[in-house]
Amino acid sequence: MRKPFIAGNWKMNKTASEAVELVVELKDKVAGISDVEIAVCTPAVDLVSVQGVIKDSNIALGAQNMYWEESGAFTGEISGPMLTELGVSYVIIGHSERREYFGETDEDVNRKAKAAFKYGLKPIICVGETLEEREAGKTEDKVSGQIKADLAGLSNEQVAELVIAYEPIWAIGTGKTATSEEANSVIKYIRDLVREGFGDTADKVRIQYGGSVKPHNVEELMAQKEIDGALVGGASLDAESFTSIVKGAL
Ligand SMILES: O=C[C@H](O)COP(=O)(O)O
Repeated sequence: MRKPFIAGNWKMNKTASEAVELVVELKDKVAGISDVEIAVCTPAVDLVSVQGVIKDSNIALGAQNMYWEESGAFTGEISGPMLTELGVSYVIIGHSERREYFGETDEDVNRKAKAAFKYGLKPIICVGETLEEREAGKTEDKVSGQIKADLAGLSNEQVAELVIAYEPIWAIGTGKTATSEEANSVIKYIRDLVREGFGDTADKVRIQYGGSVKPHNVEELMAQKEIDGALVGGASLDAESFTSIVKGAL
């Protein structure tokens, strides 16, 4: 049985003091919830202050990116050991915004995923198609290429710990959600792909949906057999709405 997992991706929002304000409220609102795993993936500069509030709570800490090298002359980058030492558990890798605006390739995603595991972090690997690809009937081709390349060379034990977020790019921040059936069907396809490469470990991988998840649509999404949680952008920036989403996954 896979435990539902709701993660907030704050993207480039919240200064350190705003971040503390948000998690103080959130921690109180979600206290006592143990049947849903909860994480907040904050900007790197907020990790320390947020961890100060949520350590010893039921909210896990996540980062939004990392570099694959351990240390060295890589100006502006953040390494796995830097995150681990701060108590970070999860790291989003290959978000479509990183792929689109910062030129991340599947090869980069694969290297980062391997580095995440090496340093004790669990990657949340993001995949998904553009509107043009969906309209051209290429959703499965796109996602299949990403999954195969992003997971190449991982062990079964690593894959069992992995989280995948299926985020159709056309649904991110647009208010357009894939219907729950559409999301479920692509997520089932992703699980079958993982099964091809890693056998029954596929039953352990949690696959989230992301793209305009809100309090009003989370229950319908979570009612689908294959959807194990959500990667939430905009609605994670407010404690009330993020809590409603967490509760909708119970
Ligand atoms: O990582 C989160 C996704 O990009 C979804 O963002 P959104 O909930 O604002 O559409």
